[in-house]
Amino acid sequence: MARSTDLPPRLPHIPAKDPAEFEQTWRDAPRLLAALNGARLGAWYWDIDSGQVSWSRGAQALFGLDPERPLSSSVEYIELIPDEERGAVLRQFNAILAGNDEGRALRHRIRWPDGSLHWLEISGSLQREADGRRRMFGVIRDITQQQVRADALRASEEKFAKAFHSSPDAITITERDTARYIEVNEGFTRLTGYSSAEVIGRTAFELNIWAFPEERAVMLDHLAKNGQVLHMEMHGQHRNGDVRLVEVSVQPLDLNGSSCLLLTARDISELKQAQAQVQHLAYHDALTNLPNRAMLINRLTQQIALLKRHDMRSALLFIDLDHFKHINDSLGHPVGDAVLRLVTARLEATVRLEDTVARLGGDEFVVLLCGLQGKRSEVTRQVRQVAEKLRHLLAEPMLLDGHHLQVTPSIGIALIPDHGETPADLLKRADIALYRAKDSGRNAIQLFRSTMQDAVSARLRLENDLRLALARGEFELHFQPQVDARDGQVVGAEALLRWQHPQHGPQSPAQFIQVLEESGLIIEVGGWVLTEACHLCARLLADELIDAERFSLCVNISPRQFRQHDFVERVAGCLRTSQLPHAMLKLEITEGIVIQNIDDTVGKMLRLKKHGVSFAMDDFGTGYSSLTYLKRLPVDMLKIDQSFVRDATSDPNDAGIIRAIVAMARSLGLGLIAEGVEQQEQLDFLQAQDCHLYQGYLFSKPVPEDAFRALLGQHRS
Ligand SMILES: Nc1nc2c(ncn2[C@@H]2O[C@H](COP(=O)(O)O[C@H]3[C@@H](O)[C@H](n4cnc5c(=O)[nH]c(N)nc54)O[C@@H]3COP(=O)(O)O)[C@@H](O)[C@H]2O)c(=O)[nH]1
Repeated sequence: MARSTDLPPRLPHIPAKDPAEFEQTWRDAPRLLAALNGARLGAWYWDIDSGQVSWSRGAQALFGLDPERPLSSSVEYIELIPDEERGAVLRQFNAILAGNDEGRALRHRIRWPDGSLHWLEISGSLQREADGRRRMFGVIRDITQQQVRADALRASEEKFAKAFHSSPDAITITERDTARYIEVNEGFTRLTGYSSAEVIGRTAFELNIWAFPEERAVMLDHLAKNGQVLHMEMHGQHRNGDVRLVEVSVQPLDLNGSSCLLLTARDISELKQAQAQVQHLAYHDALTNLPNRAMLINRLTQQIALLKRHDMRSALLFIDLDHFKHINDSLGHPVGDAVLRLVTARLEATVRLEDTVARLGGDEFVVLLCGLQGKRSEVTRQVRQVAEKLRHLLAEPMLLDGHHLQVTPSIGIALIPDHGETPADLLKRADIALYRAKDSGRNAIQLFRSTMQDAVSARLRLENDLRLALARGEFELHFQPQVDARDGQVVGAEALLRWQHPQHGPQSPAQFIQVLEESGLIIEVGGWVLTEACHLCARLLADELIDAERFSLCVNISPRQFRQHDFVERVAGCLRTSQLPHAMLKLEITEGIVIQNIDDTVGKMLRLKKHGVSFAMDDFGTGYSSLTYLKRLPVDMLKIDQSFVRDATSDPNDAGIIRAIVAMARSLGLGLIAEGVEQQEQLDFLQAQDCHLYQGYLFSKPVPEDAFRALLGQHRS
């Protein structure tokens, strides 16, 4: 509560009359007083010269006081006013007394005894009596409710103004009838380039705010029908002519009795662009910008439905680049990417606009040829013709980043609807045909045939059986001796994997090892071979059947096995657990391993050589046999492939190749062994070339452990 000392001297402590006395003062107008009380209005009276004040019972009620216990003085009344307003109220009273503010109603709050605040409006009129005395009569009313409503309205107007001006969107208020702008915000200025001063009083039409006026007509029509417009896409135009896509919402608005429109426009050009980009990325390959698998499947689905209605055919060409991985591995991914882009350009240039060229990933492309008419034989001829054209074009030499390259494709074809009625079936069958094209030597074209499906199913069964074989202990190792022809001593053995199928009997290693390699199972099975071979060799050594100084255990290592990141550690682990002297282990690797990543290959070989392991280059002469990489490789021995040995005595070419390999090994200081030696004449020829180590049926076929032990026993005695 304020202390009375805070009060200005113009309102001294003047005792109030009690309400009964007050009623007396109003004795001439009892009805009026009753009416005022009934209307919940208080009345007051102030004899300015005597300072006497009094309030009616109704006024007492408005102060929240008991009518029977009136305020005792003007000071008590003033103290009902909250501290922060009191000064202003007193100044107004003083102004009235000074005659400056006569007749003006005074508004302030008072605090009731329960602490609640109430707005009062105090009005009155100054009367001068004939004797010169000044008196004021007036009424008091509670205006709390109006005031709360006014406050709420003001707050809401403030909020609206704040939202209007600070919104990042363009907001305008226009007269509904004339379409003239009444108010625009800064968002509007940003979007259109027009300032508020330039547009107020003018119309969107005059300023060409809408790039397509017909869109505005549609928007107004929608507004008339639905009473509002929500999120309508329209094209707004900047004063410099730039067109932006905006999302428009319109609400009718009553402004001081005049009918207006409140329009909000949000610039969604960038959002739309981003959405379009996301959509594009979902359906296109990032490297080539070609449709991806999802888009291809959409188009295939449409195409299948279309073909059902019209008597036409389409064709799916599944294209895979032969040995593309070698380009990536040897020349790096940027060159690989450039090849894929060039292939894309060549494919797109060959097919018609209505056809689809898609990339499924890696080096796999698909061409969907549409609208092929005629009998099946005629369509097949047309498709083969296109495939042949593609094959030729893709095989054209490329000059990329200083590299002369040639990439040949293998192509598998499925006819639609002949070879399937769903995208999945068609893709699978074109893939089966592609697989066959690759199998037949690559750079080839194959049309799907139902018999191919049988081959694929058989292969799947084989893969399944191989998965079970290891767990069921169906694998076995055979050993083929390696001999020094000069003294007939067994100087080593090659461990060779054998598989006895529970139903179909012995299986061809050449076939099932390829399936192990392709399916990745070779990692597990190859690990088993290495472990078994090392343990067996250690046992032979313990049984003194072999001599650690003069015996090598040769184990074939497949490319996939060699590429394992922890291959070196696995080999070292095997040697440790078997306790085989490290120098007895010789790993046979092929050129396929080297070509994939020569740096990694050399790195791993050097680490293994540090463990004492040696290397033989298997099938030498059948691959690249490049002197350049051979010089870099830490191999110890070359193994002349059996295909040269077979006809060495009858074919001068093979004989010439063997001579060249012998010369190469000698100049590089490498050991040499020939495989597949079946006849004495072949061995004589090899020995004449100074190649004395050999392996082949002439000495022994690969044999199981027991037979190998017996063979070693015979040759030791
Ligand atoms: N990664 C692994 N590859 C392995 C493993 N075991 C075998 N293989 C490879 O499978 C291919 C076929 O092997 P296989 O049928 O065992 O044939 C070998 C010999 O039996 C055969 N050979 C040996 N001497 C003669 C002969 O005088 N005549 C004749 N017609 N064939 C003969 O040669 C094959 C040995 O070849 P190589 O390995 O190149 O020295 C074959 O590529 C095996 O490498 C394995 O565990 N892991």
